Amino acid sequence: MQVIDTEARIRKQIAENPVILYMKGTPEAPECGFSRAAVGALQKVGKPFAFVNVLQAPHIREKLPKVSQWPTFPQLFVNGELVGGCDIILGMEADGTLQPLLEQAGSEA
Ligand SMILES: N[C@@H](CCC(=O)N[C@@H](CS)C(=O)NCC(=O)O)C(=O)O
Ligand code: FES
Repeated sequence: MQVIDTEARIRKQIAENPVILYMKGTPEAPECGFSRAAVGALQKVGKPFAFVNVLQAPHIREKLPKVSQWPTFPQLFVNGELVGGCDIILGMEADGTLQPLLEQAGSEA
């Protein structure tokens, strides 16, 4: 029961938020360096993003890796699709692909 509810909750969050970061802590107070680095890259772009603090959501922390097939946090989703974790986010920041991805998020085109 809980498993189904949690998966449905995750899918709803991902569907309803064009940019959503599953992280440890909050953007204001990250509780892990990987999450802090991911937040920093997103904030530099400046596009608003939703977040879920998985340290406050143990069922999501347990279930999301099975849903997304990605084992760790942070996890960034854009337009309903997994982008990746900290390494991928920082790589995209470095090669200039993060900004355009985030800027088109939520717009049909
Ligand atoms: N190389 C990873 C680093 C992230 C990572 O290793 N996260 C670990 C430690 S914060 C994690 O989420 N472990 C599973 C867990 O804590 O639930 C990335 O690119 O995101
Ligand atoms: S909480 Fe220890 S590495 Fe992220």
